[in-house]
Amino acid sequence: MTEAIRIAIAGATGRMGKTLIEAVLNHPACTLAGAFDIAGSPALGRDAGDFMGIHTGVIITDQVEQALANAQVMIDFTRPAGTLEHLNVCKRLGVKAVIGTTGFEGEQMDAVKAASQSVSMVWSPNMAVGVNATFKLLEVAAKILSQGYDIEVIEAHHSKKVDAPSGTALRMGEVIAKSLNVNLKDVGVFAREGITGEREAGTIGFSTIRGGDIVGDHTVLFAGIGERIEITHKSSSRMTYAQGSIRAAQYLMDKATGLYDMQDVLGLSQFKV
Ligand SMILES: NC(=O)C1=CN([C@@H]2O[C@H](COP(=O)(O)OP(=O)(O)OC[C@H]3O[C@@H](n4cnc5c(N)ncnc54)[C@H](OP(=O)(O)O)[C@@H]3O)[C@@H](O)[C@H]2O)C=CC1
Ligand SMILES: O=C(O)C1=N[C@H](C(=O)O)C[C@H](O)C1
Repeated sequence: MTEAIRIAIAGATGRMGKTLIEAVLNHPACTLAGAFDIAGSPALGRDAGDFMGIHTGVIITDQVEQALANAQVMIDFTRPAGTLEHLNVCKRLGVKAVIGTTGFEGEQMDAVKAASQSVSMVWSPNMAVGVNATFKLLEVAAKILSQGYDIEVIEAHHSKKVDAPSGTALRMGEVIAKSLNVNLKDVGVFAREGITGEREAGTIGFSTIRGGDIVGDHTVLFAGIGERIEITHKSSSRMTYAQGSIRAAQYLMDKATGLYDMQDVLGLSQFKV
C-alpha cells in the first residue's frame, strides 16, 4: 500500500485554508501534517480540525518551519508576501509546493519563478478542473472569433476578495492574447471612466464585480455585430479548488524541481488547439 501524502496547509484559518483542511482530512490518499497561519491569528494554538468539530492532533502555529518539518507538500492560498516567505522555507526543507495565491505583481512573480528552480511547484490562479477546461475553450474561441468580435472579460467575486481583476480573469486574458498572437500588456484595458472615446478594436477589456458571498464567476464575452457569444464558468463551492490542489500535490510527488501549472496536472498542456 502506498503511504498517504503528508500535506501542510498555509493560511489554515482562511476561506481556502479551512476548505483545504477539510479536503485533506477526507481524502484517502492524504494526511494532514501541519497547519500554520499568520502571527497574531486568533486560531493559533487551536486544533486544525476545531472548525469541523474534529480532533486532528495538528495544532495551528505561526512557526512555518515547525509546520512544514514533517510535510512533503505545502498547499498555500494566502497573500503574495506570505507565499514568498513560505516558499523560502520550502526551499530550505525540500518541501514541494502547491500555490493558489493570486495578486502577485511583476517582481513577486519573478521571485515565484526563481523559487521553482529549487522547489517542485504547481502555481495556478485557478485549481478547478472546469476553469482549466474553459481556458482551452477560450483558446479555440479566440482563434475562430479573431476578427470582428470585441472581447471583454467579466468577473464577480465575494466582498472580501482583495485583488482585482482576479488571477483567473487575467489568465483568461493571457490565454486569449496568446491565441491571437498579441501581448496582454499591449491590449488589456483595465479601467474605463468618463469620456473614454469609442472602443478600440483589438483590445481586451476587464470588468470587476465584488459583492456578498459570490464564490467566483468568470465570463468572456465575444461581442460581434448582430450576435454575442458568452463563455461562462461559475464556481458554487470552494471544494473544487481544494480537490484540484490535492490532484496537484499528487502530481508533484514524482516531479523534480520546476514550475508546473494545472494544465500540466490535468494533461491539458499537450492538448493542442
Ligand atoms: N488558485 C485558486 O484556485 C484559488 C485562489 N484563491 C486565492 O487564494 C488566496 C486566499 O484566498 P482566501 O482563502 O479567500 O483568503 P482569506 O483571506 O480567507 O485567507 C487567507 C489566509 O492567509 C492569511 N494571511 C494573510 N496575509 C498573510 C501573510 N502575509 N502571510 C501569511 N498568511 C497570510 C490570512 O490571515 P488573516 O485572516 O489573519 O489575514 C488567512 O488565514 C487569494 O489570493 C485568492 O485569490 C482563492 C480561491 C481559489
Ligand atoms: O479570491 C477568490 O475567492 C478566488 N480567487 C482566484 C482568482 O483570483 O482567480 C480564483 C477564484 O476565482 C476564487
